[in-house]
Amino acid sequence: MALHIEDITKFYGTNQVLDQVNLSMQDGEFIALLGPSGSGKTSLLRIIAGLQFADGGRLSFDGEDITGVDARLRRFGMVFQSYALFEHMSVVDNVAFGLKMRPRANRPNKGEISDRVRKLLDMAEISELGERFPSQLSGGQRQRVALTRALAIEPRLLLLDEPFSALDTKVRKGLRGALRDLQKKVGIGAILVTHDQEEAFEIADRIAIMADGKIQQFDTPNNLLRSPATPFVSEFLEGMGSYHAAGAGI
Ligand SMILES: Nc1ncnc2c1ncn2[C@@H]1O[C@H](COP(=O)(O)OP(=O)(O)OP(=O)(O)O)[C@@H](O)[C@H]1O
Repeated sequence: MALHIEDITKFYGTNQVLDQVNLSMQDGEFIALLGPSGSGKTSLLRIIAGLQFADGGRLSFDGEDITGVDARLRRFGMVFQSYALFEHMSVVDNVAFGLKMRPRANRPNKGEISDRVRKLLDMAEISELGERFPSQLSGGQRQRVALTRALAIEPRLLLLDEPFSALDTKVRKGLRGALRDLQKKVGIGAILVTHDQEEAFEIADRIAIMADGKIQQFDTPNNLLRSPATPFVSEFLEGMGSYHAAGAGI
């Protein structure tokens, strides 16, 4: 079991936003946290990232308790909606940044960094953009670079918070396949926060439906549609039945 989340609870003041959340994901699995606004998706992802700490419960990764471990030491890659690239650096330098910043003892040499960056750009199908600066990229290309940059440090897990929500529908759809392909090629687990049902259903192996700080159901797209566990899930996914019937890959 790669990531194991046990009884995670979080309050902001007296407002409880996560209520004993439990979830376990397998190595290399792609999961989505899907739910309406305010259901606690981002709070849970930030706790997994180590950017915030829970008030109760435990997190472990590959058997190691990481509940109190600093974000930088978790070695998780992150991509957010507003992920800022370094505007004064080329795409190649942006992607190489995390490797160049490593302590000397475990920093690859220049040739190795350059090889790794080229290989990643190739996998993300943005090799031709290597010498460009962020201002010379479209929104979709910027997010591909952000994704590639997050993967360059060889993270143990990839965390994505609405990475495509600022992009228009057509670009978003194109990026879903790219994200999924890249994640499978690299072979690491990923957690995607989204409120876009179609996005979750197209990308994820399993989806955790969240409402009111709780996971209502955690299952494969097919099972969620076939046997919704609660009236909330059934109502929330209303409309996805036709998506299923259209044979949209699930
Ligand atoms: N720093 C904070 N201080 C106080 N309350 C917060 C804070 N961050 C989030 N909240 C509240 O916690 C609840 C859950 O927020 P969270 O961002 O986790 O939900 P979400 O499901 O990701 O929502 P969205 O889809 O709108 O981003 C909301 O009611 C929100 O207003």
